[in-house]
Amino acid sequence: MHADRHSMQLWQGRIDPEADSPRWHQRIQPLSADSQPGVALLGFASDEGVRRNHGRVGAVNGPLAIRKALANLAWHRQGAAYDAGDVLCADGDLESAQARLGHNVCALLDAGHLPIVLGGGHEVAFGSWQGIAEHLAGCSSQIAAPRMDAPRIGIINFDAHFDLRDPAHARSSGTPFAQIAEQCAARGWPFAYACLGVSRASNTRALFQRAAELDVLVREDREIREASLDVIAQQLQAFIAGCDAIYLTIDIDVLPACEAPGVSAPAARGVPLALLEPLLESVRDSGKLRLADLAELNPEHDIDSRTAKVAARLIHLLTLTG
Ligand SMILES: N=CN[C@@H](CCC(=O)O)C(=O)O
Ligand SMILES: [Mn+2]
Ligand SMILES: [Mn+2]
Repeated sequence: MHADRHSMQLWQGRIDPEADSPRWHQRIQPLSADSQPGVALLGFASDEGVRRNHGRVGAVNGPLAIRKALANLAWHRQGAAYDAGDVLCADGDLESAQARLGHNVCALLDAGHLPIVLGGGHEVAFGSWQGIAEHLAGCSSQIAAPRMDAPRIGIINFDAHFDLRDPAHARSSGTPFAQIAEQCAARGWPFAYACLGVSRASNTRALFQRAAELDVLVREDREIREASLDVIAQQLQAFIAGCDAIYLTIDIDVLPACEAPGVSAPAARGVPLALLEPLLESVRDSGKLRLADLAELNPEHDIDSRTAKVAARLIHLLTLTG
């Protein structure tokens, strides 16, 4: 069940001579069975879902690129952070990789960590969700998990795309939230999904229709403006208030192509980082965030590691208060 461990040697960066100047590469530790609760980074090295979705592959190397960018960022945390290794997708067997990701995420949650999963294509979401579902259903271990019969797991996705395509055609990076909706229906669990940053130009009428049928909280990219931030943050808080736990998933392609060129499907418009940050802070500070992942970083198409730096900064933001 364990993720593949890699050398901690990749955590390298500047070492400042001044006192009290730590960076991530000087503080992150390998995860061990007796690690105190902290932030746990877990890679999901897969772009099989992107390949099945006819996108530009390369996200398989996302976890490595994010770690390298994060390594040199300044460390401002009080609590611990761990590298929990990578879950690999081998031989195109995405379903088994997602199941392994789920078991690993569940184990991290059972141990009291905040898992942050580093994708990988957005197929990462179906594995991440399996992990929090397994944890909340309390079926994976005897550890004191808060067993719930029908947990209301709020999914907050910042994405230019719904990723609600019909999985009957292919299970891919374009289907994870439809797969989760199917799982919820089969278990009699509520499906609570908010998708922010959606591009009307990049999602068909059928996808908007499916989102409406599933009662998705939708905010389009053009709706997210400086003047609307407070209202949207309030709507998010109302969504969160109705949920037992929050799973946050960030598809880097929600950002404009100039801020995030290294993705499978760059956004012509997008939502700038400066507008995303306050919304992410309100999710982080809600007290219900249990799991986060970052998807779709494709280093092959990055420019000057711009996209990897954005991804690293998002992790920095999500973990700043811990
Ligand atoms: N995860 C990606 N989802 C998008 C990709 C769109 C594209 O490749 O243009 C989708 O399926 O809609
Ligand atoms: Mn997307
Ligand atoms: Mn996506």
